[in-house]
Amino acid sequence: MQAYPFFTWRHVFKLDPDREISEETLDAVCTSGTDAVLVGGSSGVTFDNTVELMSRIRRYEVDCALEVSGSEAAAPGFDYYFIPMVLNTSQIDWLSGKQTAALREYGPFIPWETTAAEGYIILNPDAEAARLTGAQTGLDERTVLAHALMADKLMRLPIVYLEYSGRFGDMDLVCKVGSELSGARLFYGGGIDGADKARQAAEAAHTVVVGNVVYDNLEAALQTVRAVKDTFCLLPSKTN
Ligand SMILES: CC(C)=CCC/C(C)=C/CC/C(C)=C/CC/C(C)=C/CC/C(C)=C/CC/C(C)=C/CC/C(C)=C/COP(=O)(O)OP(=O)(O)O
Ligand SMILES: O=P(O)(O)OC[C@@H](O)CO
Ligand SMILES: [Mg+2]
Repeated sequence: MQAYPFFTWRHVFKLDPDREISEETLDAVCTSGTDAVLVGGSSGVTFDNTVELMSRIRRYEVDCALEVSGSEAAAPGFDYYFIPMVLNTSQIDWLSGKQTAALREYGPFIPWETTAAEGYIILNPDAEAARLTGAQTGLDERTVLAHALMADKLMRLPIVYLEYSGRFGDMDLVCKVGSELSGARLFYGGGIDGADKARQAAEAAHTVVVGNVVYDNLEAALQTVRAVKDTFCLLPSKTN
């Protein structure tokens, strides 16, 4: 597996183009010491609000990636592009159908060196992304592990993303998934509302994604950066 530059990321803030963010908050996020700002959301994402947020983040040195949730939002100018593929849905459109349609349109323009697929396993039934994609969230441990093995060992995706957006997940399960991966980097996101949960997630996953708390409690959000960076990850390193 190629060592992508983002394999060193431990902490990431996810900002939603469909939500307002003040200059002060954006400044605090971009200068927080986070490894990257990931732009993405599951609804209301347009070309215009994506470009607007990107151009504001671009004033800072922090890495800036786009998680492409719809072909209309694919905008040039990001450091990296992440393409979600939902593994735990029976609706093939969300696994590969929409992505294939987008490749028909954008194929020749895609910066492949900086574009990577994410194998999404969505586990919070109340998340907008779960509803949208018809994700089968009530999975037992063996089935979650099987989805992760599919992504890592058969599809050889560079990222497995355990997504609990809006709710803190089962860290034992996250750690078990991470221990089974040999090539993919494990991203965890969902319900991190401060330093304590950030530390737990940082033990169990290679990369910790922090989203909604930026909008709800900026101070607590900022504390997650140090918490993640000071925590030893129990999983094997993916940086080499
Ligand atoms: C030069 C140029 C134009 C460059 C760009 C080229 C490029 C890289 C093009 C991309 C081509 C491509 C293959 C695009 C794919 C498009 C596509 C339709 C993908 C489908 C993605 C997908 C499965 C979406 C479903 C929803 C989902 C999983 C979104 C991921 C993000 C997420 C879960 C955010 C959380 O959302 P949020 O709103 O915050 O949720 P809460 O309310 O719970 O907080
Ligand atoms: O917004 P939260 O719950 O922090 O989740 C982060 C991220 O995984 C969302 O895609
Ligand atoms: Mg969100």
